[in-house]
Amino acid sequence: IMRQKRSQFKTLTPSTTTVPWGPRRWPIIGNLLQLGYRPYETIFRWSKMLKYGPIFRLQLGSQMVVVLNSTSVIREALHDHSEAFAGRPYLHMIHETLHGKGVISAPYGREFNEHKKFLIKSFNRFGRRRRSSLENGCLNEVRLIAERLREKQPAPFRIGNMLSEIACNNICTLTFGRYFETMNMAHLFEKINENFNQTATIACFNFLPFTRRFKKNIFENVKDCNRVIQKLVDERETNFDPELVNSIVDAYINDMGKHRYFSKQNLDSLVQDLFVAGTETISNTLNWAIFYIVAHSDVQEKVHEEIDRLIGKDRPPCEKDRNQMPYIEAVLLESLRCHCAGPILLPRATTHDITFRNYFIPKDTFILVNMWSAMKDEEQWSAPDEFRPERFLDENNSLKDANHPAMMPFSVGKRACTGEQIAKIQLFLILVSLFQKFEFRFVDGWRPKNLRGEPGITLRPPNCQYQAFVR
Ligand code: HEM
Repeated sequence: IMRQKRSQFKTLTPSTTTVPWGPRRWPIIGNLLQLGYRPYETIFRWSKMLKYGPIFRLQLGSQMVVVLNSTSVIREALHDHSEAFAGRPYLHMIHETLHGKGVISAPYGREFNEHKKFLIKSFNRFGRRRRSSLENGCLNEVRLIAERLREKQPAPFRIGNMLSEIACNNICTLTFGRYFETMNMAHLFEKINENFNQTATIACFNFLPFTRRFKKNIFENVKDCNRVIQKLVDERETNFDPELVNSIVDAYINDMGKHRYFSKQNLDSLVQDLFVAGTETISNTLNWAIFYIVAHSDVQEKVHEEIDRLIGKDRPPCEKDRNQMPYIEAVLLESLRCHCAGPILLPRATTHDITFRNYFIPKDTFILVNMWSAMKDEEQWSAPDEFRPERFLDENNSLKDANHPAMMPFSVGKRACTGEQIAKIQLFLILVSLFQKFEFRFVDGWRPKNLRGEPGITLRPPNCQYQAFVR
């Protein structure tokens, strides 16, 4: 089976590209160990060295990869040569979970395009209309969490699980039209999301097959999630009513006969895609945003001021408010810039031979895009390591630079994030609802030592405790 999967996603023999090598590689492991806990920072540092520059080759176990750094290189590749860099290579972790079907893991081509178009259409239909199921569901979710916080206040709490719960239930609503009180979906997907954090993209077990035996539990978790998803999709199929199409799964089943590549296998992977792409990204971005806001009391004051001025303390926020609230937008943009959910993107592959910046890169080359290098680029941002929402505001406090060329947290080109718009709606509604009702503080005056987060597997902020005070 593995050989079959691999032949679908060919890998390249190192000698065929002219891209120069990066640092010296070790036998068997190649450069894997040199990448350390923060591979995006290590690769970025290498890219700043004259002897390597922004494009170089690394050896990760048996896999040769080309890494792309810097705003202009990344834009040129992903935007100007969008199609050439729109493939996905074989990556063990991703294919064990998503099977090369649906959208995220699918090779670039007609089958992929048909599904990506379907997703965009469905997000517009179920996620972006006024009073959409997403907006209602999201507000309801935050209301429940706010009630819990109010009852407990001022007892210390950790926010990560709450945010995961909200994000997961939002995806459930979008995907199945409802969420499942009796099933702790957030907990289930928390386990699977651990595989999809950015370091896992370049984790040893992807490139050194003999290390997989030590990671058996990861693949057991993946199988558990696959089983739950399949069961829910099957139930939906059995109870399908063409008069009541109120979710992405319903819409897919309804369109099944109309599209060439629609199939049960694609549907299962597509649903898995939504949970993988749309839960951890949202909860993690919010986790960072809340952490940064609480760490900067002046920012929290301005957030409160804008909410009070435009919405007041009682009316629930709605999507329309976004245009009127540049400070909140700036806080969210700055959180995404400081800690983008995917500093090293899901791997790409070239779909045909290309000469890029005078280097020959053949079809099926494994490409790693280091988005961190654009977000932290000193040539693009002043004091890039500091959290400064003001950089996205002009002298009249209107939003500026939301489309700054180095600002690509959702990536660009043919493989850019499908959920960007619904993600922004959720981030806005959840953040505003929480800060409308509460002032948050670190427990007992605790202060973070730095704002880089914990080194480790995930790119999460410190798992610190907060207290919430009703406003
Ligand atoms: C803060 C939230 C989010 C961020 C920062 C984010 C970012 C990203 C990034 C960087 C990629 C990789 C694109 C590439 O390979 O170039 C991606 C892909 C994707 N995202 Fe998101 N995402 C977010 C939320 C969501 C949500 C809520 C959904 C939908 C439920 C979603 C659906 C997808 C899908 C389907 C892909 C695969 C696109 C493809 O392969 O063509 N994302 N996202």
